[in-house]
Formats: sequence, C-alpha cells, structure tokens
Amino acid sequence: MVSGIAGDIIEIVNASLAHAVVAVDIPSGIDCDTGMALGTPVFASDTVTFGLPKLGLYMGAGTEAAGEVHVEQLIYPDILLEQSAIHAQLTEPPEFPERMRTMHKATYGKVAIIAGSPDYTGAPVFAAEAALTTGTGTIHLIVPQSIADVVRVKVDGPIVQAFAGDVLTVEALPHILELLEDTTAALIGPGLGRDPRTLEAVLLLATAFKGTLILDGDALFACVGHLDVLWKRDAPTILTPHSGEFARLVGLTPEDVEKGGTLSSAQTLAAQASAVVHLKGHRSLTVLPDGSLYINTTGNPGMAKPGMGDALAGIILSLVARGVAPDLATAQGAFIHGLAGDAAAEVMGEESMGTPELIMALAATIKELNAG
Ligand SMILES: NC(=O)C1=CN([C@@H]2O[C@H](COP(=O)(O)OP(=O)(O)OC[C@H]3O[C@@H](n4cnc5c(N)ncnc54)[C@H](OP(=O)(O)O)[C@@H]3O)[C@@H](O)[C@H]2O)[C@@H](O)CC1
Ligand SMILES: Nc1ncnc2c1ncn2[C@@H]1O[C@H](COP(=O)(O)OP(=O)(O)O)[C@@H](O)[C@H]1O
Repeated sequence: MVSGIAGDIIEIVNASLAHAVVAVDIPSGIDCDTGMALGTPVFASDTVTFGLPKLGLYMGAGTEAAGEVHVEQLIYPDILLEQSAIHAQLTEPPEFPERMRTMHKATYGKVAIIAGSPDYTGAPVFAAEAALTTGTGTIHLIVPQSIADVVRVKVDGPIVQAFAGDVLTVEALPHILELLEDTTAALIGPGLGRDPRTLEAVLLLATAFKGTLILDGDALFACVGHLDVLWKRDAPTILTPHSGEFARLVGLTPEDVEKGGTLSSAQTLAAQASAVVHLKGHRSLTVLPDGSLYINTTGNPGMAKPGMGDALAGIILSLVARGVAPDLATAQGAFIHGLAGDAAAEVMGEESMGTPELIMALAATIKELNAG
C-alpha cells in the first residue's frame, strides 16, 4: 500500500494541472504483475516502460492509471530476457499472403458457424460477415429453422443451413455433424441462447467435432461446471470469454478478480485444456497453454457495443481456416479487430460506431496491412 509521504505526493500529482504526467516503468501505486491498485495510484497520461511490457499496465486499475503505454528498448543481455519470468509480447498484424491466382473459394478452408436463436439473430450474422471480410470463401452458417429466413435476408455470402427446431438441441446433432464433415474449423456459441437443451447439445458437439473449435458466448456458458469436456478434446480449442464470462467459467469471485487472480486462472485453464484462452476487455490478453501471452493494444471504447465479440470470433475463425496456428490466429485476429475498430472510430466516432461499421472498416484495414 502506498501511504505516508509517497501517498501525499501521488495526491499532489493527480491534482496537478500538468498537460502530461509521465510514469517511468509503472505508475506508482500499481502492482506491476496484477494491475491492482495499492492505495490511490498515479494517473499518468503516458507510461514509458522498458524492455518487456509489464502485465500490470494492461490489467485491472493499471490500464486506467498507465494511460498510453510505450515499451522502449534498453540494451539487455539476451540471457536476461530469455530468463525473464514475463513471457508476454504485444500483438502484431497478421501477414496476408497474396491470394493465389488459381485459388478457388475453398482454398482458404471451409468454416462453419453454429449460432443464433430467436432472441439473437444478429450474432450469427456479425460472425459470418467478419469471417467473409477476413478472406474466407466458404461459410456454412448453421442456425435453427426458427430464424433461418431472417438470417437469409440479412446475409448473402454465407450458405445458411437450418436445423430443425426453435433452438439447438441434441436432435439436431446428426444433421450438424454431417455438415461439419469437411469443415476446417468451426465457431460455436454466438447468440445460441441458454435453453438447457442447447447447453447439453453444445457439450456433445464440442466432444464430437474433431477440427479446430472456437467456443464463444453461450457455448462458454454451457461449459460452466463441465470444463472436463475441454480436457477431453484432441483438436485445438480456442476460448474467447469476456471477463464476466471467464469469471463464471472458472468460478472466480469478484474478490478473486479484484486481487488480480484472472491471469493465473486463465493460465491454469489454458494449460489444463491445452487451449488458447483469449480474455476480452479494454486490453485483451491471449493466453497460451505454456502460460505465455500476447497483449493486444489496438481498439477503443467505441467497441463496447453489442456484437463486437461476435465479429472477433469470425475473424479468428477465418485466420484459423487459412492455416494460421490457433495462438497466432487469436492474437493477430484481436490485433486487426482492434485496428478496424480504430478505423471505424475515425469515420463514425466512438459514440456512434457499431459492429457493422467495424466490419466495413475491416476491409480497408486488411488492404492497408497488405500494402505494407
Ligand atoms: N445482436 C445479437 O444477436 C447479439 C447477441 N449477443 C449474444 O448474447 C449472448 C449473451 O452475451 P452477453 O455477453 O450479453 O451476456 P453475459 O454472458 O451475461 O455477459 C454480460 C454481463 O457480463 C458482465 N461483464 C463483465 N465483464 C464484462 C465484459 N468485459 N464485457 C461484457 N460484459 C461483461 C456484465 O455484467 P455486470 O458487470 O453489469 O454485472 C454484463 O451484464 C451471447 O450469446 C452473445 O453472443 C451479443 O453478442 C450481443 C449482440
Ligand atoms: N473499452 C474497450 N477498449 C477496447 N476494446 C474493447 C473495449 N470494450 C470492448 N472491447 C472489445 O470489443 C469486444 C467485445 O466483445 P464481447 O464483450 O464479447 O461483446 P458481444 O458479446 O456484444 O459480442 C472484445 O473484443 C473487446 O476486447
């Protein structure tokens, strides 16, 4: 805890009218490993840190206190960097190789999205549109019969496949598994709803599908109390919870979260499930099974809008399908998702931008990345 004269100095700095308050290494009053506030921290406009990004600058109270983070290089002996307990790096853009002249629409994989329910007809559309815009040519958008016509009106590119019923149930699984037979990667969960029959079906599907699987939204809800389903999967698994979903998934209390327990729980889950765990938030963290992580620094508060996570899941799906490894696909997907969000904010402003604008901006974002 900062107190006494140090606490008094922090109060004076925070009350000052200075244009810029620059913290060196980490704002005083922030735990560098967890981002927890140790009393009142300095609220900096910028933090300059050295060598490697400190996790406390991107988590908990640390994100607000650090302001804009600049990671500057000092010359460290390589051996020190290799031995560092911090195995974190900032995300970087994906490389989109030039599309082969001879390619066809399945060259970059065939993907499936199992999503939607009567209350949520937007989520499947956002995920599919984002995957299309990221370059995928063949998308099977698998939704309940009850919403198929609505979804067909909203999308043109994806092939909309309907399974019988109002919501996903076990009865639909044989049909869905048939559709998944030649699928490279699948996304399950956006807007599926939480009918108990749906939750049961999600668990069976996650066990039966042998390809790379991204679990998002209500598919994560289905795994609450059933994490063993994830241990049993042989194929790569990517989990994309926001912090509320993650706390529920692993049973963290608000006090655990307050004490900075989220990251270590994510590392434990990633290791136990051999999965990539992407913790969504202001600064998202992609945690790998070996405990190392990527910190994403793109994106803005205008992205705190419905459907942004669905679009992210679609982007990651598309990168996985074209052969990018699950960990990189997730970290790089988050990078371009945030970059597209920043581009959308330029045009529409943070207040008014929405998920359709992010998906529209994704096209120009990818084009710009390709141009180098
Ligand atoms: N148009 C459509 O079809 C759309 C359909 N969608 C679909 O809706 C389904 C339900 O998804 P969901 O995320 O709204 O519900 P849920 O899991 O209850 O979490 C919400 C609660 O969690 C908490 N919370 C804590 N941290 C948080 C954080 N970082 N980010 C966000 N929340 C955070 C927070 O609670 P609070 O902090 O207020 O106590 C909040 O109230 C799912 O299938 C999804 O795909 C959406 O994609 C939207 C567009
Ligand atoms: N303040 C913010 N700054 C940067 N990114 C944000 C912010 N708020 C939300 N996001 C991003 O937007 C997405 C929201 O996902 P999620 O909460 O699952 O939304 P939804 O369920 O509505 O699709 C995540 O990728 C998250 O990182």
